[in-house]
Amino acid sequence: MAKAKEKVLVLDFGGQYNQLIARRVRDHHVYAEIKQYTTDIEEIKAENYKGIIFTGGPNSVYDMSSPHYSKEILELGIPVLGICYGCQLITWMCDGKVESAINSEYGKIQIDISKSESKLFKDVPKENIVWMSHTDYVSEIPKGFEVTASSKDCPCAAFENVDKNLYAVQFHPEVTHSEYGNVILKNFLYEVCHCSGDWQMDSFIDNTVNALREKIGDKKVVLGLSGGVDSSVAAALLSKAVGKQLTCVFVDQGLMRKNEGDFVEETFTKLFDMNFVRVNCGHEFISKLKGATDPEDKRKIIGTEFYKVFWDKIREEADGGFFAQGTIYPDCIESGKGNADKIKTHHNKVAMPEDIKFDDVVEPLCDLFKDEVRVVGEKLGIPKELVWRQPFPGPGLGVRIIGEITEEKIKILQDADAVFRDEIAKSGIAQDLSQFFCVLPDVRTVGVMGDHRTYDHLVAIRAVTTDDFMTADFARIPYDVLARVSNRIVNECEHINRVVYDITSKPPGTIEWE
Ligand SMILES: Nc1ncnc2c1ncn2[C@@H]1O[C@H](COP(=O)(O)OP(=O)(O)OP(=O)(O)O)[C@@H](O)[C@H]1O
Ligand SMILES: O=c1[nH]c(=O)c2[nH+]cn([C@@H]3O[C@H](COP(=O)(O)O)[C@@H](O)[C@H]3O)c2[nH]1
Ligand SMILES: NC(=O)CC[C@H](N)C(=O)O
Ligand SMILES: [Mg+2]
Repeated sequence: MAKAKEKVLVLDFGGQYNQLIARRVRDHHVYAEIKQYTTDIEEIKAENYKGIIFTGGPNSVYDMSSPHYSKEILELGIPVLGICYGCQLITWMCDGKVESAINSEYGKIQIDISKSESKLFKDVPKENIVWMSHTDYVSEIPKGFEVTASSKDCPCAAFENVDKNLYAVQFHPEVTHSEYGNVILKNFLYEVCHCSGDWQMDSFIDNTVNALREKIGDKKVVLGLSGGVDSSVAAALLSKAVGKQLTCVFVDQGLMRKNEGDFVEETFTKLFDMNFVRVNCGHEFISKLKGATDPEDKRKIIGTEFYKVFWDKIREEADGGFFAQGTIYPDCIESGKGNADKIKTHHNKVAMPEDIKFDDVVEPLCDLFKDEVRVVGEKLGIPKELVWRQPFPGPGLGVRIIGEITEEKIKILQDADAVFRDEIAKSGIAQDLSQFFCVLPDVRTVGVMGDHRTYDHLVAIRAVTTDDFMTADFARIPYDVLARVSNRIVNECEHINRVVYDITSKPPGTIEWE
């Protein structure tokens, strides 16, 4: 990445979207770096930041044990933008009032801008939709501040103290579901902080390939390759860097979608000139999962088994060399990084078993978001069908079968999911959906088929739209497509007599059910 003269600090109070804030700032050609709220004020003073952004966070500012910061930071003359928890924190630091609200606001909310001449709201319509995720709210703004926007349940959705260059928004401008979020961030950077935009994304590919070459040297490297977007892009980068020193290991853990294993094997042996190994270990995974029902337990078992397979392969193929994964930024943050709450442990972030010690794990995509990874993939010349595949989680159907996993349930879910995917492909709306799949909740319901009573499984269908998978909305699939999916699933798939559609956004839901 090119060196920038001006930069903005994202001060991390444990929010889920901190890297996303930094990334959105980078999109506006201003370099952003993230530091923990425990960073010393002297370190901040020394850096000459053009602006500071306080992130969201899971805590309540009025709890004394919550992350706070010295009020001095607001007096440095550097513009500050507080987002969500950060907005509440500015209030708390300046003696305003923050309380727990009766009505939480989650998801899309309309705000009304009361001060259209606010620098933050340049080119933003008076009424617009933002994304909220909070229970606490600012009931009284601090002295010297002025309310600039409100929503139905949030009287102080935005406020500012122009003289002191302090700005606060209860909503999240960094997520794409805030319609004018990008404009608001841009306004903060250019209208308030007076940035000039001197940061350009340098050639990520060249820098990464060089860094990989240097790190790996003449050793060998084993990459976990799932056939998904991230590991395919990681494979292409690694192959460019170290060629045949790379071996790609595809683990068929028995929890794949219907025919997925064969698709991956065929694609990677025919399309690419890489060392490719397929390990079929479905029975081992399923027997280890026997009796496990808790989502985190299941994730940990699957993650641990993955490590064991890779460890064996490292010893066989790479003899003490490197282990690589296609981990991207959201995998880290949702597994509980820094001060952020753990939402779910992604399989590739499970603690390694004690007897397994990879020297060093190579994760060339760990700072990127999915849409950035796709751009890199396209630049590397990976075929569009691979680059634009929907993501598929490492634990596979294991996190889509609620409760205990059995071979029978896997088969039921694979069949229903195959029908759903087929209908979506036929209806021509696949490119409008970011991810879509079936879930098998541990629920049976009564039905009537051919005048007989049935008591069988319920299948849920889930389809979302999102750019970054950190937030998502449920997809508005046309009713006639839903009708065909439902009809075909109950008719063609054994042991399913009911289909429901999940209409939850993220937050408050997550995309997967476990
Ligand atoms: N079945 C698998 N075999 C080998 N490695 C895997 C498998 N599933 C996941 N991994 C490893 O775990 C990493 C994270 O999985 P994840 O599903 O997030 O990424 P992906 O499969 O590469 O891409 P996508 O998100 O598009 O599915 C992968 O990049 C890969 O290194
Ligand atoms: O490789 C993975 N290992 C995992 O353990 C995992 N859990 C969730 N996901 C995928 O991450 C995205 C966000 O999912 P959630 O909203 O359910 O957290 C979605 O795209 C999910 O499919 C995973 N991917
Ligand atoms: N997303 C956030 O920053 C939430 C802040 C605070 N915990 C609330 O619920 O209001
Ligand atoms: Mg995957």
